[in-house]
Amino acid sequence: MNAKKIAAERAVDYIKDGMIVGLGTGSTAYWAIEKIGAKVREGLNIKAVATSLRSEEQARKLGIKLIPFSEIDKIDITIDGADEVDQDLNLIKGGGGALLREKIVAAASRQLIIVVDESKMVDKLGAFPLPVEMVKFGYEITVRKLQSLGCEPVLRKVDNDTYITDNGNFIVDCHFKRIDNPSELHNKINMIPGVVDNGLFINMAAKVIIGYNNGDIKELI
Ligand SMILES: O=C[C@H](O)[C@H](O)[C@H](O)COP(=O)(O)O
Repeated sequence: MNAKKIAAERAVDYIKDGMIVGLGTGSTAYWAIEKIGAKVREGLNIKAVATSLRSEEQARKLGIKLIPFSEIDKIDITIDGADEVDQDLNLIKGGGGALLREKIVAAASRQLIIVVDESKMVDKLGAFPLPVEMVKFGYEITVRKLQSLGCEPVLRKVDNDTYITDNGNFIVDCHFKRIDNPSELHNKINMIPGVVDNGLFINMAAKVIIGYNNGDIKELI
């Protein structure tokens, strides 16, 4: 059983005709976008905003109507994945590098539905390295400031090249191992000049849908 797929497809049940929908990024959100595409082919009438160039491309191929932010005030529902989810529904996101657009879209959404497989549920955030998006200028010093917050920062690379986000920035993956106060850490990181945003999503998820390998689905609100 594909636990990511069943969670993602359940979330799509919440999308109704006429809604503006935020499309997440990653291997779980992928299944939600596929399902939305299938429903659009069957006549569902929605407009969408994508959180990455990858998801935008997928949506375009499926015939999902995409609109720019200039044409909307609010997004009704966003369906997105996560790298870790704690018991308070706080999240680490950005494993796929899309955290900044994801956070902008999430903050503009009436409802953020997170779709994950069971492996993403944790008691404490932090085993997954926290992605931090930063501008290139002066990044060496920005990284040292991050390190002083108690993590081991690693500049993200793909093959041998430095990873560049859809926004033209770097990502540094911060190995904290355990994050005791996610809200405080979120604010401290975002206070560092050069940091654009970090992958902690605090009090943003309205609902988390968990898919289990045995086919079960659980919803947390
Ligand atoms: O930047 C990527 C996103 O935050 C993803 O939603 C997150 O990394 C989870 O991805 P996946 O569903 O592939 O595990």
